[in-house]
Amino acid sequence: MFNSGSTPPLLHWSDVSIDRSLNLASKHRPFLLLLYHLLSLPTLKFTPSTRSHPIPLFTEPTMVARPNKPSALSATPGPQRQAAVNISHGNQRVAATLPTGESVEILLYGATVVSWKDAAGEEKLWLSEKAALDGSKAVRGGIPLVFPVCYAPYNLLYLFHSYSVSRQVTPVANSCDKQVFGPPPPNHATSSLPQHGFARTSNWEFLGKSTSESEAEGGNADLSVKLDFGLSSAGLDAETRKKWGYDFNLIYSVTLGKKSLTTSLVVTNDDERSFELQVLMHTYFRIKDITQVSITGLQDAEYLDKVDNLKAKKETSSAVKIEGETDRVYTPSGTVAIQEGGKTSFTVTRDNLADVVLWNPWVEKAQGMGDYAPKDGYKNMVCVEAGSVRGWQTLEKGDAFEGSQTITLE
Ligand SMILES: O=P(O)(O)OC[C@H]1O[C@H](O)[C@H](O)[C@@H](O)[C@@H]1O
Repeated sequence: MFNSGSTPPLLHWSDVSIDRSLNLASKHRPFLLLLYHLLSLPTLKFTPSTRSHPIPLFTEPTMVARPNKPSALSATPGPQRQAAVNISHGNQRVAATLPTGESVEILLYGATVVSWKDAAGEEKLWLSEKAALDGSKAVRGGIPLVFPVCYAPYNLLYLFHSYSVSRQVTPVANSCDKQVFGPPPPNHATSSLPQHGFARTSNWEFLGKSTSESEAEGGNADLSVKLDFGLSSAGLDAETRKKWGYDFNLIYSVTLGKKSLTTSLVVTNDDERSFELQVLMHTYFRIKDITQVSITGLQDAEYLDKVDNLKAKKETSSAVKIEGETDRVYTPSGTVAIQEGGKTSFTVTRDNLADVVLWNPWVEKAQGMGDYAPKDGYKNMVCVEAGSVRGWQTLEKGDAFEGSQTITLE
């Protein structure tokens, strides 16, 4: 019933006392079971935000759910139930582990996924050794969530280019105009926001979790767990609210499955006015050796090369190698994959996220980032970032935008 080696769940006192009385007086079992049903109903609720333990451990409600309880007590054991998902919520982070061993960890700060491990416990995301995990700045590594604007004003030429062309063109929702990737036009609603917006530096709320089972080979069911996080305009700090005054609601869901991780964002416009947005799931993939890595699925895609004066280019290679600073915004039509030594390590499928940023800072840029460690960490990471960053998604009053990525392990 429990994961071996895991801390047993905290059961309510009534579970314990009724279990004992059932053992002592089995002849009264039917009556006691009925009593148990009646008494235990209101005690099974669990509200994470009201727990006082610093790192409370709680488990799937199904572990103590009433319909399962009597079979656990019957003389002949029933069919073996699949172990439950373990979730901890506390210390400003939420962690979940599947019975098969996969795990994920998310900071409430930025709803940043900071760890994703496979069944063997091998980490799949790169996280800088100097990443700030205390909420003082955006996390360098994992999956920072970029919203409502993605830009990086890293050189004067870039700023000048961006500014001069933006004056001539009105941004068009989801267009492929290079002038709308980068710093927004000076009069744009997002122009006073920090680089990459505020989602990655805001404190999110954990909304709860749900689990589902899917049919797997051999008749066993595969469990997956979805963790939901929320951020709304009311949850922003006053300074950010002043810079971007729209009423909005974000729900970010992180779903851990066997060999997969899905991140999905729903943005709702609760304002009277329409607003424009960009989204980017800035995934830092951990790889063993950058010289052995190639990215597939980009051939024939248009891209903007940010390290070559924002030139618009078309990818000719079927397997793109990273051999120097790389910062490109692709618009590929299908699945993108990361290969190591010719073998696929990760595939990234996207839903309603048209763009993919490919980024590796390489030697000099890594040197220049204070929170980047070790300095040769660029050899062990590559960012393949699913997003909608070329142009703007316009969201009318009451409308919602949804975009997601699914990363699959081979
Ligand atoms: O340093 P950050 O704000 O986290 O940005 C890190 C990188 O993010 C994206 O990949 C951009 O395309 C890069 O230009 C930027 O350098």
